[in-house]
Amino acid sequence: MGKKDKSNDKPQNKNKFFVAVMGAGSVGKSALTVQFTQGVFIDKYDPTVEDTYTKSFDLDGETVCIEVLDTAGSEVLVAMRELYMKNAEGFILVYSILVRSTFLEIKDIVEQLFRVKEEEEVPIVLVGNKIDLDAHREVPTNEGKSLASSYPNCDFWEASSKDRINVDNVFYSIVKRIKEKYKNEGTPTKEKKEKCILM
Ligand SMILES: Nc1nc2c(ncn2[C@@H]2O[C@H](COP(=O)(O)OP(=O)(O)OP(=O)(O)O)[C@@H](O)[C@H]2O)c(=O)[nH]1
Repeated sequence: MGKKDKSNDKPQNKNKFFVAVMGAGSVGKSALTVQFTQGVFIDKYDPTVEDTYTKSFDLDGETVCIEVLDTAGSEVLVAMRELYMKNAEGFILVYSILVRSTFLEIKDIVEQLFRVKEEEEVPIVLVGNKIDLDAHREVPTNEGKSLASSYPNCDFWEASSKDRINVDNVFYSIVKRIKEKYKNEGTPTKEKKEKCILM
């Protein structure tokens, strides 16, 4: 609370949000992002380096704009994560319900996230993707649910980028979570950051 400046920025007036999508390779981060922003499913696997997408939509009677950074899952590029973590306001953390190791990787990402952010509360939406392939599931729903409930300000959805199941809900939820945080704490301002550097 002490780190935030409530005086200059009115959270209720903020309508642009910056979100990073993270998770292991091939879990469907790009497919989820592109399904939400462009309404199509990408069938072909093409490892991401870094892509940004924007979309405006109505949420609870107001127009919000979301900028989504689709990050790389490959090990080589995980060093970039820290930078993304510093900059983004909310995080969509994706695993594949078909691959347990991708679920286990979420815990490492969250650990790093809290270390980098140095905040008690970070807006997160945890996503178990590829539920259209439920017959091959390795991660039960209740494990995802219970991991999400162990973090403050974290929602959980199981989704399918392919069949567009819960895709909108994932992105609506992250905006709601960010707004919730700002409602409680106030938005950080540039002035506040500069003051911190001078001190
Ligand atoms: N059946 C099914 N396949 C999916 C789903 N989401 C993604 N895929 C497929 O999984 C593969 C990997 O998807 P991507 O979206 O490229 O995965 P990514 O997490 O962005 O991968 P990186 O760029 O390596 O980090 C692609 O072949 C997608 O078509 C889904 O919900 N269901």
